[in-house]
Amino acid sequence: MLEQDIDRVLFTEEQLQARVAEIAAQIDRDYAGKQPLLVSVLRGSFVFMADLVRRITLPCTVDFMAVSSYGSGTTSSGQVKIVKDLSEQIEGKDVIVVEDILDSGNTLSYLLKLLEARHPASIRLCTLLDKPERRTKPVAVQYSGFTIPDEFVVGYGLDYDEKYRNLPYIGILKPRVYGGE
Ligand SMILES: O=P(O)(O)OC[C@H]1O[C@H](OP(=O)(O)OP(=O)(O)O)[C@H](O)[C@@H]1O
Ligand code: HPA
Ligand SMILES: [Mg+2]
Repeated sequence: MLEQDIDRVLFTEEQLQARVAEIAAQIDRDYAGKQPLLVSVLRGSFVFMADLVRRITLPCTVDFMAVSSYGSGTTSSGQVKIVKDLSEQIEGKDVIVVEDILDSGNTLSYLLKLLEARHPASIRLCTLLDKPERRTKPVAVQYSGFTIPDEFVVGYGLDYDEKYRNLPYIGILKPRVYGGE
């Protein structure tokens, strides 16, 4: 059972849904009269993205990009691999990059630079979780769900070694699972 590997629940399903609704309402207000393109950074953000778009009432479009930098560990390898690029051009569009977590900043500093070079009309970052204590690369974030302590979290899309993404809540993984104390 996945549950046995969880030390404690950080955010319940209800807390996540309530915060997602608040972020969607903020996006609705900020992009009134526009049609934002939401870019989900796979794989981690798929659950957040699916909940977020269903709470946004503006017309919006979606696209997906897959990147990977963690492999099977709990720290970033520093190498960001583009596994799948966007399907559409973003030039002149109002882009919102949707992420599950901003940790070292490696993935997003790389990705935002790459997307900015394609000349969108605007680009903003929406991350469900922010772990600022671990930041090594500065990243500006406009929409952030929760600030979390320096613990490895899983669930609601977030994995450890590709597992736990299907937990409906976000929990702290027991360190023994990844060979910690
Ligand atoms: O700020 P950073 O230290 O770069 O960490 C954040 C990134 O790491 C995770 O992705 P991962 O590489 O594990 O791929 P995944 O989404 O497929 O799990 C997460 O989904 C973010 O994209
Ligand atoms: O705490 C985390 N959990 C899962 N994936 C991650 N990628 C960066 N930080 C994390
Ligand atoms: Mg991962």
